[in-house]
Amino acid sequence: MPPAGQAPAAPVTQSAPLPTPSATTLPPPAPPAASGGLGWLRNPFAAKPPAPATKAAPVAAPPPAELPVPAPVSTPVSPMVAAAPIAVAVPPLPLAPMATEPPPTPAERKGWLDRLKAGLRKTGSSIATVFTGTQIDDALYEELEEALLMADTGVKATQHLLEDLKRRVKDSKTTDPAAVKGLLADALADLLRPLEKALVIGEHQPTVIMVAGVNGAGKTTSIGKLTKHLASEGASVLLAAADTFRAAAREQLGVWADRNTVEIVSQEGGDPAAVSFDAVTAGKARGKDVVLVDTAGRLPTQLHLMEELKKIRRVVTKADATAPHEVLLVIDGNTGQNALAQVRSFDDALQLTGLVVTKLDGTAKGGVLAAIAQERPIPVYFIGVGEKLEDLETFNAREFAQALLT
Ligand SMILES: Nc1nc2c(ncn2[C@@H]2O[C@H](COP(=O)(O)OP(=O)(O)OP(=O)(O)O)[C@@H](O)[C@H]2O)c(=O)[nH]1
Repeated sequence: MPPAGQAPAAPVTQSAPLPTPSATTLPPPAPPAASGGLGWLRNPFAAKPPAPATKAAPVAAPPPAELPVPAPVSTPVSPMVAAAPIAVAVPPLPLAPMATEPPPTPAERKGWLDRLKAGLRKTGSSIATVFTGTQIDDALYEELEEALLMADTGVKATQHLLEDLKRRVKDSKTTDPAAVKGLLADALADLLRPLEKALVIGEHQPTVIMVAGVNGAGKTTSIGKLTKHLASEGASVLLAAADTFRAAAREQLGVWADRNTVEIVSQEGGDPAAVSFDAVTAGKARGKDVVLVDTAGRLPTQLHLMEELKKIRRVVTKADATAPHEVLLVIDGNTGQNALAQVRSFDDALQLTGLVVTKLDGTAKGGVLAAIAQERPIPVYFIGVGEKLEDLETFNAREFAQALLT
């Protein structure tokens, strides 16, 4: 692999079929999502005028013959923003107690809540059985401690929740174990709330999002879903297949690109940093709204591969001094405490800005979100409860706590 300063230019390919063979015509914006759609699409993105075709560059991205790139490339691009930034998330909810009636939700959000609830059943049921007795005593708290630990909540978050719960029980003077479950949901929602944050698109053009994670965590699937949602809202997206190692990964991303008529920068067996550089450069030249960089899966213990990730990050910054604007880690919710270890390692290496937690469907380890909130509170932008498009949604602390404990 050549050093960063001599990264070869990656040939830029477009996913076929595109409306024209060149990038001079951007794909027509997909129709806006149905009104009242997913919560994170409640934003004015569709109102944004499509990017002007005149900004588009030739298909081949400017080759990074020598890195670092000259000064003009590193000019901050925020003044180019045509529309107000959009927050790709539901607004934070007020700190109302969980036990009260939640605010009405649109039908779609309700459907999502049902799926989330079903997905978290395995984690929630063992915790819920703790509250089926008749007394609030030490035995209840001991059982709860065990159930929380079994759900991979971790020692610190479990201790925090128990202390917080005991205080709430004392304050409320309740004697009903069933009511304690509601108080636990309140405590959990408060613990998780710092993880709620909106993914903002539109402050930069393009918004460059780098995505990392261990093998099979759900990176490519999540990127595909995110692309679909963004494209449906009229955002122009460019995908960078920086997993140059695994052909199937490139193909998988290519399928998502085709489905959404978005462009893809891809190269077989090349330098992932060079592909990322080309994609960001092309994204800037073509006035794209979002560049999503899919990286190959790797374990935090594979130090050379972690170095490769750091290099991708550095080289992306050379293509755009303000980028990457988001560095996301995709974690598999089934892996529990191991996912927390991944968060720590990838954060140390890459300074993560957000998480996507997948496969919360059917996991008995959903407590890991509490562990993350307690020990490495990095925002959770999205959670996934299945392989379908609608199974990826924004994270909401109250919804999560409610789904887990009702
Ligand atoms: N049940 C379930 N499966 C999921 C979810 N998200 C992704 N998957 C599945 O997990 C598998 C791996 O997903 P990928 O997107 O290929 O994972 P990746 O991280 O890109 O994998 P590598 O490229 O090997 O690193 C696929 O079969 C997905 O359909 C989810 O939320 N729930």
